Amino acid sequence: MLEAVIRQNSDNTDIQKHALQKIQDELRTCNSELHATEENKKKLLNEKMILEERISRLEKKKVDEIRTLEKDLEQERKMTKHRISELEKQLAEYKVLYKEETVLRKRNFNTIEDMKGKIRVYCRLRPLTPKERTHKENDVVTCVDEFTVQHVGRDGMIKKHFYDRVFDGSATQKDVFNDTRYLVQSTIDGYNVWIFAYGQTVSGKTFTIYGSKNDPGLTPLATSELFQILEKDRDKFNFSLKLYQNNWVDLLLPNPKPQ
Ligand SMILES: Nc1ncnc2c1ncn2[C@@H]1O[C@H](COP(=O)(O)OP(=O)(O)OP(=O)(O)O)[C@@H](O)[C@H]1O
Repeated sequence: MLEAVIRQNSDNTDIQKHALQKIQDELRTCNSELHATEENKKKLLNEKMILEERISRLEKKKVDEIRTLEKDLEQERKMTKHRISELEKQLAEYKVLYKEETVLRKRNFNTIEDMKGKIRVYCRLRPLTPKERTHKENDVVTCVDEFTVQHVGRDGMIKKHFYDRVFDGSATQKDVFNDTRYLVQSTIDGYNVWIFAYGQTVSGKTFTIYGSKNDPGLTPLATSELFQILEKDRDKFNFSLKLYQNNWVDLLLPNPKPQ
């Protein structure tokens, strides 16, 4: 009986020894895992420190770069401001010079116009109309040069006529207008200018003075020039017009009436 108890105790001790061995093994494994984890943690902490240092270095660099950029921009802004004020000064000087030059140009132009004479006679030869060409008609008046036309008289002799300017059949509406366009400026400067066309029927008076929608003549071209000049000098001029039943009404007059 005692022997059995002793055997039994010895068996239990073996089992406990075995269990203890197992627990010790597990503890060793846990210890080595803990060690590895701690090593890893140290490594990660080290990396974190390196990254934080890098971030702080980059942030410092960024702040330095922003400061440099701000400095450069401020300098640039100062330089641009200085340049603008210089250019504004220059512009003001040019404006004064331009004004003086414009007055001089106008005065010279009006003097030249006066020298040319108060009355100027231009001659415009129109080309044959399609109907005249169909009837095989001929030009009886020919253009000799910019100032002369000629035709054969009843006595068979060539007769020449002289003008301030002659436009032949190839002259466009713009060519004719270009020679008179500066008179528009004269009207604005206070000179009275009157242009009229004289000639036999179907000689081209209406064509020259009014023209057509696609080929405007002196009146529409001069009107457009007039408004362009007024627009250019709009700080000097003010007008308000209305067209009432084919008559202009100057709305700036005290009692506006159709004219
Ligand atoms: N320089 C030109 N180039 C081309 N065609 C022209 C020119 N001048 C006039 N004509 C044409 O000749 C024709 C007669 O012109 P317009 O009607 O202007 O003559 P007019 O002198 O006004 O005549 P009327 O005195 O009978 O009114 C029109 O068909 C017009 O288009």
